[in-house]
Amino acid sequence: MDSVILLLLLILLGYRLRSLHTFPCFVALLCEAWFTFTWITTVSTKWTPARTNTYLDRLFLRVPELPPVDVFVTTADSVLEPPIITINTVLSLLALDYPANKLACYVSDDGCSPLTFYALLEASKFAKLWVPFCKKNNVQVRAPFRYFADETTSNSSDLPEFKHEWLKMKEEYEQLGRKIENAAQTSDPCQLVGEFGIFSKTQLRNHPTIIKVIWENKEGLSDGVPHLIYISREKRPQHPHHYKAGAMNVLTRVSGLMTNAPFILNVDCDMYVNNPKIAMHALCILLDPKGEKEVAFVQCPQRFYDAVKDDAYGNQLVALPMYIGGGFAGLQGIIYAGTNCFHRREVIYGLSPDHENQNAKDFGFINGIPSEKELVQNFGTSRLFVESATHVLEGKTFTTSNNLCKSLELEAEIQVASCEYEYSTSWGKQVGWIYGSTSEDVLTGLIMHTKGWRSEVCSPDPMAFMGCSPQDNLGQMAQHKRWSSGLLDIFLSKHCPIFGTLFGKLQVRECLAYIWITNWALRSVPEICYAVLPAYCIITNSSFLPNKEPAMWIPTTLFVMYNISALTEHLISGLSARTWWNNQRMGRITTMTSCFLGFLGIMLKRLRISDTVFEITKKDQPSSRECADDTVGRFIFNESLIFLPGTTILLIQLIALVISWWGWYWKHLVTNECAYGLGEVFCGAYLVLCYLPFLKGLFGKGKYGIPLPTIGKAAVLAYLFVHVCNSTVTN
Ligand SMILES: O=c1ccn([C@@H]2O[C@H](COP(=O)(O)OP(=O)(O)O[C@H]3O[C@H](CO)[C@@H](O)[C@H](O)[C@H]3O)[C@@H](O)[C@H]2O)c(=O)[nH]1
Ligand SMILES: [Mn+2]
Repeated sequence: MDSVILLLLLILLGYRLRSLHTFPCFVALLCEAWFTFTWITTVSTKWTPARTNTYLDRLFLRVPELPPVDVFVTTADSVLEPPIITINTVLSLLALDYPANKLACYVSDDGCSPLTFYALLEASKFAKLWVPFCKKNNVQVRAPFRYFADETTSNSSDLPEFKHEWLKMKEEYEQLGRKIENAAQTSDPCQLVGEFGIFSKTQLRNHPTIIKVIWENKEGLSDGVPHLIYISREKRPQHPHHYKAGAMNVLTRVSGLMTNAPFILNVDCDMYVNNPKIAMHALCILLDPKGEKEVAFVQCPQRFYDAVKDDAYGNQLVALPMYIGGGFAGLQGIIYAGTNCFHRREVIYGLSPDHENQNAKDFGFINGIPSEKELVQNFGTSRLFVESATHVLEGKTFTTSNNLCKSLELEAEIQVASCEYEYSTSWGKQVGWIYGSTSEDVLTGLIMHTKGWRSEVCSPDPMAFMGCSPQDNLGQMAQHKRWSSGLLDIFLSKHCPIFGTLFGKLQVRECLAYIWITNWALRSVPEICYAVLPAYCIITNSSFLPNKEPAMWIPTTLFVMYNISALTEHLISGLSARTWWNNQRMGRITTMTSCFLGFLGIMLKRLRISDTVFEITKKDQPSSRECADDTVGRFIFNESLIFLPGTTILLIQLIALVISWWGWYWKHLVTNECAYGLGEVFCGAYLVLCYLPFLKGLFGKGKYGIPLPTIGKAAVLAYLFVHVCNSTVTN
C-alpha cells in the first residue's frame, strides 16, 4: 500500500509539472514534492522490518557469570516529577531479577530536592522488605504503586502466608507514601538538619555537588538490595548545565569511580520495570558473539500505563514505533530514545567498533595502552577517573571492587560532578552524552551509528518498561515542540545524518531513516502552506486540485489510500478506529502548531536570538487522575503562542467555507464560473474537522476556551491573509 501511495504521489507530481498554470498550482507542486520526498524516506524506512528474539535459557550457555550493570535514573523537578513516582521506578530497578551484587542504582536529581532525597532514603528502607518479597513470590510488576493498584495480585498464590505477607507489604508501602506526603507538606528549610543540612543553603541553580550513598550492599550479597546512590551535581548560574545530557555525563563519571560496570541501563524517573528479567534479555543481545562486536546499545520500547482513552492526544506512540521502529531495526538499528536503553560503557567513552585497528586514532593508544596525555584531554583531570576509564577502554574484565567509595569524603566523586570538570575535555563532544540538542538521545545514538555501531530493539513479553505520558494537550504539545526542535537542531548541525553517510559509516538507508525523523519540524512549513491553499483558492476563486476527470482521481485515490493504510496499521497494532482518527487529527495539529514553533525556535537559535530549553513533561501522581468522562480528550488552552497558528488556520478555513457557501447560495447572481471545485471545499471542511478541538475552544469557557488575545491575534492574521489573497487577485 505504501508503494502504491508513492506511485500516486509521483503521478501527481507528473501531472503538476504538465499543468503548471497558476500560482496555487506552483505552491502545491512545491509542497507535494516535499511530501513525496518524505514519503520516500518513510517507505525506505519501513521496507525491511526486523525483530530480535531473545532466548534467556541460552544466556548462561554463553557466559558463566552475569556482568555488572549500572542503572541511571534522572529526575529534575520534585513538583513535575513527584518523588513517589521516582521511588517506584527505583524500587522496581532494585528488585530486578539480577544478582544484587552486580547492580548499582544511581539517581541524578537536577532539582536538588531534599524531598527526593528523603523519599529515596525511606524507599531504601522499604526496599529491604520489598526486594525479597518480589523475588520470593516472583512478582511481575515490581513498582509497588502498580502492583498494589491491582487487587487481584493478592490472589496470585493460594498460600495463606502469602495473603498475610501481601497485606503487610501493602500497609508498609502505604505508610511510606504517607511519610513522603507529610514531608512534602511540611518542607521547611529550617528543619533541614542532620543529613539534610547540606540542602539548607541550596538554590535550584546555585549549589555544590551533593552525593550520598543511601545504601551500600557492603557484604556483596547476591540476594540483598543493590547499592543506591543519590547525586545532585554542582550547578552555578554562570555555567551551562546541558539539561539531561549533562546529568547523564555526571552519572557516568561518578559511577565510573564507584562501580564502573561495563553496561549501563538508563531510565527516566517515571519508567518503572514491567519485566523483571529485562536486564538478562538485553544481555542476550549485548553478549551475543556477533552482537558483542557490533551492537552499541539495546533499546526497549517506551510504553505508557496511563493512556488517555483512545489516545485522544495522540501521544501513545504505539502504531508508529511498531512500523517505523521495526523498519529502523531492519537497517542499522533503532534510534536511542533516551530511556529504557542498555549501553556499553566503552561506547559511551567514544570507542569505535573497529577500535582494535583504530586505537591510535581514537585515544592515542600506544602499544594497546592509551597514552596518559590523550586520556586526560578526553576524560578530564581526575586521576582516579582516568584510571577507571583506561580499565574500560582496555576491555579488561570487570573485577568487583570490595567497597563502593574509596574515601569517605567522596572527594574524587565530587570533583567529577563539579560544573567546571568538563571544560576543555571531550565530554559532551566526543565522549558521553552529546550536547547541543534537546533531543540529546537521538544525537548520541546517531553518532554511535555514524561510527559504524549497530543497535537493536529488545521487546520481550511482558513489555519491559512502562511510564507516564502527558495527560493533556499542553504537555503533549510542549513535548512535541521539544522533540521536533531538538531533532531539527541535529539535522542542521555538523552531525547531520547526510554527513554521517558521506564521511562516516552511517548506512544510506539508515541515513534516510534519520532524515525522516530529524525533519519533523521542517514538515510544518509545507504542511501549513498546503493547509491554507484550499482557502486561498476559494477566496481568490482559483483552484489547485484537478477538478476534471480523470485527473481528479489522482488526489482522491491518494487521500483514500493513505487513510486506509494508516487505519489498517492501527487495526493491526490492536488499536481502535477511533485511536486512528485521533492520531490522524493530532498529527495535523501538532505538525502545524508544535512542530512549527519548534521550527521557529531553531531559526531563532541559529540566528543567536534565543536558545532552546528542555521543558520537563509533567508526570501525574497515579491517584490524582479522576477525570470526568466528558472532559477526557478535551483541549485546554492558555496564552501560549503555541495556539496561535492553529487558531489562525481554523479561522481561515471557516472564512473560506463561509465564502464558498455564500457563493453557492447566490449562485444565480454570480456571473463568472466558480473556478474551485468540491476538492477545495472538502479540504477546508476536513481541516475544520481536524481542528474541531480548536473550534470548541473558540466557544469554550475558562481553561477550555482559547484566550481572547489569542483569538484577536489570530483574527488579525486571518484578516491579513484574506487581504493578501484579494490583493493578488486585483493585481
Ligand atoms: O535538566 C534536566 C531535564 C530533564 N531531565 C530528565 O530527563 C528525563 C526526560 O524528561 P521528560 O520531561 O520526561 O521528557 P520526555 O519527553 O518524556 O522524554 C523523552 O525525550 C527526551 C528528549 O527530548 C529524552 O531525554 C527522554 O529520555 C525521553 O523519554 C526525565 O527523567 C528528567 O528528569 C534531567 O535530568 N535534567
Ligand atoms: Mn517522560
